[in-house]
Amino acid sequence: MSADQGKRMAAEAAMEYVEENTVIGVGTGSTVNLFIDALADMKARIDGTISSSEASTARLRKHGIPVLDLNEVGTLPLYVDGADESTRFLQLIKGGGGALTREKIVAAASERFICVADESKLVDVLGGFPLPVEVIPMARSYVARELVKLGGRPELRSGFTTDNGNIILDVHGLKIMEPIKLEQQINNIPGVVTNGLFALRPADLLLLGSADGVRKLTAE
Ligand SMILES: O=C(CO)[C@H](O)[C@H](O)COP(=O)(O)O
Repeated sequence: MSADQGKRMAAEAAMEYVEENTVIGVGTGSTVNLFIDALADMKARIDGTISSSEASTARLRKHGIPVLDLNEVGTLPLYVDGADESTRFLQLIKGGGGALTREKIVAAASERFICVADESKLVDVLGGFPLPVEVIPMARSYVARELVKLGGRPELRSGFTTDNGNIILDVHGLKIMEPIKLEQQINNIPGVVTNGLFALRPADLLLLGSADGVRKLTAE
């Protein structure tokens, strides 16, 4: 079974959790794109969406799905997003698409975070995927030096600017044994907007598309 098939299975399985007459938080990436396409079928029965990126906003609007302002709605019942890596504790690395900051905001503002992914994303230890860190441009060199002190090898994501006008440093070579601690340490570096560890606010449910069907994991 291909990764794309696994992504589609997970994305479509998430539709089971979408309730009528609610506002849905929508993440970013190729798996979420499949969720958006499925969501289009019930666009008349939801109150709208909160988008985590300009790319998702464009796809939602192309389908005629309303995109609302987070400041105009209260707590969201549901947020659906992908991940680059997940542990069995549902702590994640996200931000491969560079949308980590808005994704973290929408996840924080949601009661339930369902992560959709193919089974290749499940790992024992986070860090095989380079950890994205969104940084204010003038702080690039300083933040990079601080990330080296934490044991990583930061690389500038070349030619990329986030939706917030910032840069991304992808941090290679980390073996993340204490995700909550590292998430806090990196976020405490002046100039860091946020990093792609979702450990303080992990997912609540992981839907993994696999050859055996959709596996449902909750934090152990
Ligand atoms: O965090 C993300 C974007 O910032 C994505 O959720 C993550 O990169 C997974 O993407 P895909 O579904 O394409 O594998």
